[in-house]
Amino acid sequence: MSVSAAELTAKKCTACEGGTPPLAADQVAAHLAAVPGWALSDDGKLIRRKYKFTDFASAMAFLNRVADLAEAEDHHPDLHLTGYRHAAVELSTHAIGGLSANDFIVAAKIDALG
Ligand SMILES: C[C@H](O)[C@H](O)[C@H]1CNC2=NC(N)=NC(=O)C2=N1
Repeated sequence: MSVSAAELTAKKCTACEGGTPPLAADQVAAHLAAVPGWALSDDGKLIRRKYKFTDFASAMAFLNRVADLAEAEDHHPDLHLTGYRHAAVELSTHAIGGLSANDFIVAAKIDALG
């Protein structure tokens, strides 16, 4: 199974119901390869990317763009301002307590924000 960033950015998040199983480890690995800036948490339940900006305003502007994207996709990351110009974005699918394709779609779209 191979997944590309272009495939992910072409998709739209779909509503995730509680009954949907999280992606299996091999599916997570295939999706992760398409978004190389992102790291899998130790428990395998979320992906995370850290960012450093030139200043506070740039960090906040980025987080607000991610917030707009999250609303458009109806899939919401945890957004952290981890210092005055540092941010972290964590993606997981709350409804299933793990990772779904939605997390990787949003990760790829964040990467495409530029
Ligand atoms: C109804 C709506 O689609 C759900 O509540 C969405 C909203 N955003 C979400 N975001 C994330 N990260 N996980 C979810 O399970 C989730 N559920």
